[in-house]
Amino acid sequence: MADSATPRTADRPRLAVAYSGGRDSTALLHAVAGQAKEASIEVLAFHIHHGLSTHADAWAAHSERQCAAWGVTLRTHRLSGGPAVGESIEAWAREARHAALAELCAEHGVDLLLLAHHRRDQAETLLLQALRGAGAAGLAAMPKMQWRDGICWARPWLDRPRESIEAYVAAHGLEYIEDDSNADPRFARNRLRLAVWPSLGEAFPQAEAALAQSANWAQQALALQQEMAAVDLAGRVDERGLALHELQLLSPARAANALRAWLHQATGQVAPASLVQRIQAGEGGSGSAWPCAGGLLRLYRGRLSWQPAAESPAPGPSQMVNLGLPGSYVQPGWAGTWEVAAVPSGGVSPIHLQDLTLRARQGGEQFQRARGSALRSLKKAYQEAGVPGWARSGPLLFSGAELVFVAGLGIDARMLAAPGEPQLSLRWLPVESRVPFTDP
Ligand SMILES: Nc1ncnc2c1ncn2[C@@H]1O[C@H](COP(=O)(O)OP(=O)(O)OP(=O)(O)O)[C@@H](O)[C@H]1O
Repeated sequence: MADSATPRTADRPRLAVAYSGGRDSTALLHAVAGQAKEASIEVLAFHIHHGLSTHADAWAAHSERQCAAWGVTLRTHRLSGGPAVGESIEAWAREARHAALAELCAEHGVDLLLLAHHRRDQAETLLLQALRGAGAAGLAAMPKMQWRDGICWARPWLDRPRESIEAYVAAHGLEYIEDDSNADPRFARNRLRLAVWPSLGEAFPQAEAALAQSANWAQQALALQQEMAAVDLAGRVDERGLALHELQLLSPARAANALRAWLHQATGQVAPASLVQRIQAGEGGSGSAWPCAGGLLRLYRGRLSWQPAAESPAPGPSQMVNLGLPGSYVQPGWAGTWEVAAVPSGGVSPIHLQDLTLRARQGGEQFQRARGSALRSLKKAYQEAGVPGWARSGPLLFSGAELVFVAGLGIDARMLAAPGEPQLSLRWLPVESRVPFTDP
């Protein structure tokens, strides 16, 4: 846990340096602390104690001594827990460290956090990503500045060669800790540093600068991809999901780019390349479903939608409800909420929204989609409206024997109030469904 919040010195701008006690962040903290004094900026140092090494306590103690000597306030955060079985230690440590640094920033009112990555780190990151077969997002490596949750994560030395930092440390006689895990060949970055980089640097003296420049180009390519995806997805996504069939009008590269971007937005995760290929190849056709990001991706009538597994709707119990007043009504047992609002037209008289019976389909129900249109079986009405089979288990509302409302279809036209009468609209919102089947 972190120490208590640091009281702000009146009106002095404040920033923090992510300080591991290693060579690079020692140099950065030294340089920043010196310059900040002149500029009257308050500098904090944030140290994350991963609890992974037997030396972690000694590193924290070293960081404390160093900061005390420089008059810098140090805040140490001890991580609890560890990687799950099969999880990479590196990935766990990175994620937990980032979360802890973000927490420290929020706790201490810091919105500028400096990290000591330099040009060699950037070149290594690009190489490691390339060796995993990454696309532009991976090859873009690390951005110089990035805003996340109100905090600017900045890497002021990202363009600096590693040698210049070594020279700075030597010139100022700075003491720093050596992390023994840097020699552990289980970690890909260490193998690259120890076994590959010396020969690479010898054979290609410009490798560091050239690879870092490639990362810059990849950042530009990534920005273009993102802009293109926003253009290509505009008007092709609604509450029923992504109109996949419309993406086929685009070139294959643009369609794949838009599809990847939509999958990322919908699921919060990067989709595997093989899945994107299978979807694009039209594998399975309409009605297909693929497990994806802890949920299910479904294709129905050319529309792709995704739902987290736990949130797949299952019919709840029959019960009585009153929806005669505007408002939001959480529906117990049905994982959803009713939204009722006063409207000038297209609603139901409030009288018909009292003492409603709420239940699942039983079969034999008939529905009228619009005034004057034919009465249809519910199955036909769902088909006509393009509601996929898996989204047909939402609740039905009855006033006595009259069907008032069907989730996914809306109000039965026979129950619509006459223009000018007081009336209420109804919407059914499934809980946290990422692709909600609201009513037209
Ligand atoms: N334990 C930590 N506590 C706080 N910040 C850290 C920690 N580990 C890494 N960082 C930040 O992330 C940057 C990059 O991490 P990396 O693992 O490459 O650094 P390091 O080799 O541990 O240390 P350094 O970069 O200081 O030599 C560091 O320069 C530092 O700003």
